Amino acid sequence: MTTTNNGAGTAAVPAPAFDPARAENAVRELLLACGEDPDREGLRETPARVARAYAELFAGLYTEPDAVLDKTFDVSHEELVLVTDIPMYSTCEHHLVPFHGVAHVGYIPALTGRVTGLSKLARLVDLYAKRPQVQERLTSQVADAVMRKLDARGAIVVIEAEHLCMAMRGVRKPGARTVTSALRGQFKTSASSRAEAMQLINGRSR
Ligand SMILES: Nc1nc2c(ncn2[C@@H]2O[C@H](COP(=O)(O)OP(=O)(O)OP(=O)(O)O)[C@@H](O)[C@H]2O)c(=O)[nH]1
Ligand SMILES: [Zn+2]
Repeated sequence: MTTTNNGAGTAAVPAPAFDPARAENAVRELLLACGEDPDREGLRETPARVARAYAELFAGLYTEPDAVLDKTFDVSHEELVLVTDIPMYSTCEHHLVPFHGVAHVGYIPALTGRVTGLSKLARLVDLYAKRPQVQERLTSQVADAVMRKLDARGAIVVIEAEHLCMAMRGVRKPGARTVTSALRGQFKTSASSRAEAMQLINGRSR
């Protein structure tokens, strides 16, 4: 069965490939709709540039983000592993403008001793962020992938972001920060595990 991934699914099924010609046409149409002249010198290459940019910004649609967790190490660590302040850039699916901030990703490894490389947690955030997104879904998808792929005993993901759709247009509240969290396994059931992670996240030096 062929399924496209519109970002809502948790099973990471790649979407059909990016269509640059279609994207270029759409950008040209948008410029025309705005009353611009897409053939003037400054804009002549813009549709192709924007198409390339979107292929990159939505790269997470054409790959399977969870695959970055395929490689694990046989390291025994029974307690929390937490990577904080992972820079995060994503695209709001309502307005197609950026939201950006930081992600904190923690997990409690399986007792069988499978841990992932630290950079892979940042890659996971990156790939799920590179889709048309809402912050809540992004947060959940990262937590679910960590649980699923690492057989983790718990996962915690906190994302703090500013949405440019709230800053540069609409309600115009620059500086407003949205914080979302996803707690799975032990972080949901154990107040002390949750408190330990939240203390490390909230108390970090900035
Ligand atoms: N829950 C959630 N809402 C988001 C996110 N990104 C943007 N939004 C909101 O999506 C909503 C879309 O609201 P609509 O009323 O359909 O669109 P709009 O008229 O452009 O809304 P305004 O932004 O209030 O001008 C807005 O309230 C945005 O702030 C997100 O990641 N999560
Ligand atoms: Zn928005």
